[in-house]
Amino acid sequence: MPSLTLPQIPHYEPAPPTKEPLEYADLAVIDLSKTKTPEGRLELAAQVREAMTTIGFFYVINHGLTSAQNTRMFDIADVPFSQVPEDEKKAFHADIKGAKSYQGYKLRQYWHIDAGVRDQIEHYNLARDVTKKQHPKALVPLLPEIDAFARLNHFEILHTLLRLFALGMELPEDTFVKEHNFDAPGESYGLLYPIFSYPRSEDDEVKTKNVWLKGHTDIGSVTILWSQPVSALQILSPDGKWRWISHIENALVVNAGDAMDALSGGFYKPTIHRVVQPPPDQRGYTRLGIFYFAMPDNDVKLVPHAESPVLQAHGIRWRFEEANAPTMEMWRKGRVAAYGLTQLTKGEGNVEEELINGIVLKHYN
Ligand SMILES: O=C(O)CCC(=O)C(=O)O
Ligand SMILES: [Fe+2]
Repeated sequence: MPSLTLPQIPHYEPAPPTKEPLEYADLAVIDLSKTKTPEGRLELAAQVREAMTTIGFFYVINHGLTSAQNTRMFDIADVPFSQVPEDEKKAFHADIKGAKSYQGYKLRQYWHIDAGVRDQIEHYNLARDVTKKQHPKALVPLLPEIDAFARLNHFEILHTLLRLFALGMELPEDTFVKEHNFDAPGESYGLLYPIFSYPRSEDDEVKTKNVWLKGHTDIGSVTILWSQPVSALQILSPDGKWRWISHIENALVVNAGDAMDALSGGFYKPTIHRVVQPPPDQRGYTRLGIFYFAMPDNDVKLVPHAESPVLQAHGIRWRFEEANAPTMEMWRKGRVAAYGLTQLTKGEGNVEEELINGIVLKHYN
């Protein structure tokens, strides 16, 4: 991080952590400082593999950002929402339908959630190469810090995790790293991907049964979420129960998405998760998140690394038929363009379905 005089911006004060007795998921904590030695990496690879083949979510600590830098990043993440006038936000809106891209703003009310209720979630998504696009005026002085943060997310965190994922399948350590290049074309949509949720009306809460974002799996390979105190994220546990994710100061919450499911032949499962109304003592607060939704490069075909001895022993599950397997670009564009807009059809039980590029995508209630 640049350490000379930093541009002055307002401080974002998040809600205090909840005191409600919520039922939390019990997740492993991966200490990334142990990756400096080959023995440490093997130990962590086993831990990650255990987490990713059971619950599918884990925490990461000692990732390289100090507490003070973390606070600063949340202050920066708030700028696109609190310091940019509405008309400038509109001018920087993402071309979601046309370019099938989230880069720029997704303003509120774009997605249909349920029963005629639209979302109250605003995004400002920047590509990891912050120089590729223009940004609102208030963000320009902050780009050097955002750039450093993007590189930390990509090289220090994502690549380190991808090495552990490869080791867990007894693949060469750089197998997945080679499919996630910083400079390759591809959206890896979002480096700093702040998501800002506004409190909703009671009427919206009732109509949607308190669901802000329905159960889903993520599009990409690895989702890195910078832990924040407003409880709302829940994961579907292997026993079929929704459990809350608890907040750990300056930790990451990590999970795999559809692309990793495909590349790993079903070994690393994309866990279903959703966002619901926060507990009573956190209602009325805004909720600011920072994400790095990593995706393989555009041209990576979403087929299993069948050469993995672990996969050969476990059995390979093909997410897509080999002949029809999409590239990451096709999968991303199909999902981004359709999400929250297409009419869902009723599947089994509480599942709703939509068809994207000939592939059924499920939404879980
Ligand atoms: O807001 C959250 O905590 C999770 C959001 C999420 O799952 C997503 O945007 O894919
Ligand atoms: Fe998600």
